[in-house]
Order: sequence, then C-alpha cells, then structure tokens
Amino acid sequence: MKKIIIGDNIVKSFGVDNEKHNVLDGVSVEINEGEFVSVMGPSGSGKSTLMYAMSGMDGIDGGKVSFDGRDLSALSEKELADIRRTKMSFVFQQPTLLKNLNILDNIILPSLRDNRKSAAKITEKARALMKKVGITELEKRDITQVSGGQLQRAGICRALISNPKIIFGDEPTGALNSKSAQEIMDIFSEINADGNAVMLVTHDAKVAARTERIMFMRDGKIVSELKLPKFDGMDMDGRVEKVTVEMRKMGI
Ligand SMILES: Nc1ncnc2c1ncn2[C@@H]1O[C@H](COP(=O)(O)OP(=O)(O)OP(=O)(O)O)[C@@H](O)[C@H]1O
Repeated sequence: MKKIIIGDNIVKSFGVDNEKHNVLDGVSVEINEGEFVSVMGPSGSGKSTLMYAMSGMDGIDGGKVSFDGRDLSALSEKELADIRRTKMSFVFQQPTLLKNLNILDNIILPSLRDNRKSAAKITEKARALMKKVGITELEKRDITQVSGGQLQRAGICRALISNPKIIFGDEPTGALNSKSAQEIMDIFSEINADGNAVMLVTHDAKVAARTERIMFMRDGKIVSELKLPKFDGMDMDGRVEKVTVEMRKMGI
C-alpha cells in the first residue's frame, strides 16, 4: 500500500533551555493513501502538534516527515506552500471564513489564487461540492446567516476544492451537536470513499468509531492503536464500544 505520509521518530519540543520539554517524543506514524485515521488522547498529549508536524505546518526538532515521497525538511518554503495548496487541506473546529464574503466566495477564494485554473471552472466545482454536502441554497448567504453545521460544510467544500490527497481535521465536529457531528462524519466518510485520506483529531468516541485506525496518544507518544474495518454504516454501537474500551484502558 502506498504511503501518503511517513513520520519517522518525530520530536517536537516547546520552551527554552531547561524548561524545554518534548511535546512529541519520538513519534513514528504512517498513513496510507486513502486511509481514514483518527488520533485520540488526553488534552495536552500532543495530538494537534502531531497533525501540524505531519502536515509540515510546523517544523520539527528531530526525526523526519515524508509527504508523498518527499522529505518535508528538504523543501523550500515555496515548495512547501505548493504542497499545502494542492495536496493537503485542513478543516478546523471553527471554520476560518471571511465575514465580508458570502459562502460561495469563501469556498472559491483560496483556489482563485491558483492561476492555472479558471474562475468559471472553480465556481463550477464549488457548486458541485456544495450540492454534495447539501448547502446549495446557501451560496449567497453571509457566513453569519448560517448554522454551525452549515458553516462546517462550507469549510469542508473549501478544503476539498483543490482535490487534496489528504484532509486533516482538528476537532472538526467539536463545536457541533451530535446530530450535526454525525452528518459531518457522513461527509468525511464520502470524501474518504472517493479516495482521499483523512486524519482527524478528536475527543469523541463516536467520531473515532467512524475511522478505520485510531491512534491513542499520551505524553507525546503513540501508546496504542485500534484497527477497525472501513465503516459501512453497520455496527456503530459495537465500534463505539471498542473505542470506549480502549479509551478506558488508556485512561482517557
Ligand atoms: N506553540 C506552543 N508553544 C508552547 N507550548 C505549546 C505550543 N503548542 C502546543 N504546546 C504545548 O504542547 C502540548 C501539546 O499540545 P497539543 O495542542 O498538541 O495537545 P492536544 O493533545 O491536541 O490537546 P487538546 O486535546 O487540549 O487540544 C501542550 O502541553 C501544549 O501546551
């Protein structure tokens, strides 16, 4: 299976001199193309830091991260920016959309900077994505005139418009009620079924249970891993139970 990301013995520390401590303490992790993974662990265990290290958003202090066969530390800022723009996307707990633009313009804005594509093509793709996630009728709305779940759908459209190989989600359902959260997870499942890898950081067993591999972190290390079959809509309760048992074992 081809790997989209290989993180080898990643070390990341914060602080200065003798106050320094390793937030990532030699983490090795691989993600296959098209895989759907999640990361769980107590607050402060290093989940978000791992995601930012693996995406090259943040530099690392030791080890190596390869993305799509290229060592991220060997790339220039421009090469890194190109990879971030074309091969990976992020979805955050609160989508960072601009207040003075409507939903459609927010979705297409990042791609308009890529002058290899025409504005008409980008708009067409945005409309197809909005249809897919069920927000077609909201394209002219201001971002203050939609619900949190609808806003997150718009954030996902914006993330998908560049057709990335991997989508990183940092608590993408964290601000939503459980019904909206499961609807957003349906969208992530669809994205994954289309062939995109997805890596989510979550505290929610129901979110993690939708993924096929859950990595549990503690004190800057991956201490355990749970594998599940790809989610096919069946046995959600059994999957959540498996995740919950593992969380209990890990003391989460
Ligand atoms: N820029 C930074 N400067 C200093 N310390 C940081 C920085 N970013 C993260 N940390 C520290 O690194 C540790 C891990 O943070 P991280 O955000 O990765 O944890 P997390 O597992 O995602 O937590 P949460 O579940 O609360 O979001 C924490 O102790 C945090 O305070």
